[in-house]
Amino acid sequence: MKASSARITQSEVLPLKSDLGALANRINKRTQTAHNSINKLMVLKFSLALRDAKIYRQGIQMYYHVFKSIEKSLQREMARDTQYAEILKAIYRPAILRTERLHQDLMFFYGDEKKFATPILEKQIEFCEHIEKVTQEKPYLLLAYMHVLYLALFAGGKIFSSKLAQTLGMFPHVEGKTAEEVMLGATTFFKFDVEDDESLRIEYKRDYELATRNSLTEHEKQEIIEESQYVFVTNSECVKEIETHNLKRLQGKLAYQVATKGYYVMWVLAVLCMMYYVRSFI
Ligand code: HEM
Repeated sequence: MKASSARITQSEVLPLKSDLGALANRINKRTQTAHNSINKLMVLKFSLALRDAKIYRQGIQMYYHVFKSIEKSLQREMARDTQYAEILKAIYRPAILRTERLHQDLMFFYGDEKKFATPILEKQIEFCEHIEKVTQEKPYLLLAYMHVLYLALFAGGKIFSSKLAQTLGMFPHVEGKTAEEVMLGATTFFKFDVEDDESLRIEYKRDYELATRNSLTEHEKQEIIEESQYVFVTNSECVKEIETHNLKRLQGKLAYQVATKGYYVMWVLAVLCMMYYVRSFI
């Protein structure tokens, strides 16, 4: 098993932050601005999501579809007999997989798989289709997703996870379970089935560096860096799309209320006007 709780010596920590040639560092540098802006966006939206379970579940539903597409593509490529399969297999470990966990979390909120089985928002559909198509043509682009989306869970993900743990009221009531048990069962997206997350993160980063250092061309690395930028930008767009969708639904509901209940409102107003008119004669 690759992930363990064994202590990792400083010499085993790869790549060094100062290693400008390491693919992971190059991705981080290129996406620094995008990371800062998604960071601000997510802090804002996450605080809203913590007050409204509907928004939270829409968020994890989006990640469910994205991780499902990545992991489906990853399994497809690792099963092939190619040089890229070797690279992917050297980095991959089952502990990183997110699809099943997100599925479990979503079942707590929706209770029925049919309610979240397929993405319905345009940008999400486009993102998932893009992942599956582009990685079929260029399997090495999976390395962009393996860096950006999985490592995000160890930093930003940890922050979200601790905030969620303080918001027990947001989780659905489940017969026979305490609020804390429900919270633990519904937030498995942020947890790894290993003794020590930090060892997993360090080993994952080290294997990523060793597997990508000499086995990709400069052109392939450039493409991975550009794809990483795309991942950040599209992730932000998907988050904003959820907000726009909710706003449209709210506006739709308001318009509906006015259309259906407007008749009664008019009546009340008419009666009030009449009363006012009559009083002015008394
Ligand atoms: C509130 C939202 C977020 C916060 C507060 C946050 C915070 C952080 C922090 C503190 C680091 C560590 C920086 C370092 O070690 O030098 C980090 C790294 C990183 N984050 Fe985020 N992040 C957030 C959202 C995201 C999202 C949405 C993504 C992906 C789309 C992402 C992708 C990454 C990546 C790829 C790294 C580099 C990991 C590495 O090289 O070890 N982050 N983030």
